[in-house]
Amino acid sequence: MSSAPTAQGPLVVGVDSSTQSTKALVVDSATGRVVARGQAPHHVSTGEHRESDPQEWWDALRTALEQCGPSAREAAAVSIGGQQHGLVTLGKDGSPVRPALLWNDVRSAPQAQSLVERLGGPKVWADRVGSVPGPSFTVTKWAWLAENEPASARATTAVRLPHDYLTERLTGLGTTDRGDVSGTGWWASGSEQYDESVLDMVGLDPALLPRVAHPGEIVGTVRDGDELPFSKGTLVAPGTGDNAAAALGLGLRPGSPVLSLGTSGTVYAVSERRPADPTGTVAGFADARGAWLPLACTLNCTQAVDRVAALLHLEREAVEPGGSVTLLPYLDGERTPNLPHSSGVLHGLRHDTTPGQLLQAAYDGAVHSLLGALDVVLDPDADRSSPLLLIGGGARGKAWQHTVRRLSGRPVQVPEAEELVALGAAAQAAGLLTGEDPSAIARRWDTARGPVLDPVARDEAALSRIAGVLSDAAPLLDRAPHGE
Ligand SMILES: Nc1ncnc2c1ncn2[C@@H]1O[C@H](COP(=O)(O)OP(=O)(O)O)[C@@H](O)[C@H]1O
Ligand SMILES: O=C(CO)[C@@H](O)[C@H](O)COP(=O)(O)O
Repeated sequence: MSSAPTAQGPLVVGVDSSTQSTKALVVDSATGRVVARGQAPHHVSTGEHRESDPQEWWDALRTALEQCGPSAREAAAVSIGGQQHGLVTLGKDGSPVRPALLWNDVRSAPQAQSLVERLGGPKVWADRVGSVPGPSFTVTKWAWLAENEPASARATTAVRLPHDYLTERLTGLGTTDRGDVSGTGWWASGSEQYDESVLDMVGLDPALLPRVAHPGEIVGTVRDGDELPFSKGTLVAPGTGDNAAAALGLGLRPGSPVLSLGTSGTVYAVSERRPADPTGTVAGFADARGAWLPLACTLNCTQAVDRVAALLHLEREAVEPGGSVTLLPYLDGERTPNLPHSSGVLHGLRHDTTPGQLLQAAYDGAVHSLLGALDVVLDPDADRSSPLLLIGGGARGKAWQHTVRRLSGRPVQVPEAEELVALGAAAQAAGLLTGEDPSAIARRWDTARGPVLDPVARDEAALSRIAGVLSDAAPLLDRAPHGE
């Protein structure tokens, strides 16, 4: 527990409700100083499916705020950033009808394929919705639910994203924001409205969806009740998806690339142009301000590499250079490249391959996918030599840092601030008090400050070896392992 030393401005709270845990920061809105912090874990189901109980996110939020001590109750405003895409289905009494289907649950791959065809193909989706939906997108999860658990779909009276669910529990009002709703697949980025024909196609009544708040809007105040972790009357900001929140938290300017290493791996940049990639590699998300956030995401990042280290009984930093082994670490199926049924593939094992080389190959495989996607995420005129901003839990790891430098050939900047999603949410909350753009607030707070690691020569041999295995293994990667 910690209590707040004297702050120079009103306190605000920023929350990151991500896949593995909820983190809460109490921040001095004048300076960006983190006055108190808390963190509590969530359970994600293992095996074939990825589900979590939304009630556990709420409990984790309360625990994280309790860890912050009394300062959280002094906060003048709060904002929630949350993992994207998850399908939260609420019944008449406001509680979940079933556990939430998370962004990394690939069960809806057949529904994704069929929805893409039914609307007229990938280009129609990209032009209209901004993204070609894969199994991560909420619309495909709803289609899966309607087909496979019709009773749950019928019992659903409200559909929410994870951050909407938590925001609504604070205010009592169903709201979302343009950043997070752009990951549903039922919000048309061209018109910035819910797409009635997509909703009609999946049999979802628009009345079940939350109102899309404007950037900078006060969506409500914390309602009365002993159960609530803030004081009554605290202002509540729209919140947003975790990647859009991190973009706010970095005070990101257009063209500056971010590589985030968390449960998911993501690469993105802010852009003034609305993205529309018919290949589906780039999701055409909106950001939380009024611009765009082209982004590519992998399902296998820090957890996949940590799993390989555990299998080898190695510490995660125990990598060794050399050798010719390639590991495509697609333990959970993969989204980038779009191979939802795939599993991990190992090639090039020799008698003299060391465990440390195998571990390095897992890092290489994970980073290769992200860097390949970064090329298409960036606008064609973007500066390809500016520093990559490295964030997320993995950014602390030396092996991750070195792998990104070696395979990108770019300088890498590692912000000292660890919780950029929660800081972005805090900046959004602070914006409610001052009327400023949250990104400008984050720049004033200097949140991106951190060492810039010099570039090293790009390891072209490793990149082409991985690309070769990826292409040669195509038939294997297109299907689940035999026996599954
Ligand atoms: N010092 C570290 N070095 C490398 N990886 C780390 C380190 N600390 C945490 N991680 C990784 O960060 C991951 C959590 O990242 P985080 O961004 O907090 O995830 P999420 O937001 O998806 O819940 C863990 O899976 C762990 O593997
Ligand atoms: O699906 C995406 C982005 O499209 C993921 O980035 C999720 O938003 C989960 O984020 P983390 O928990 O890994 O931060």
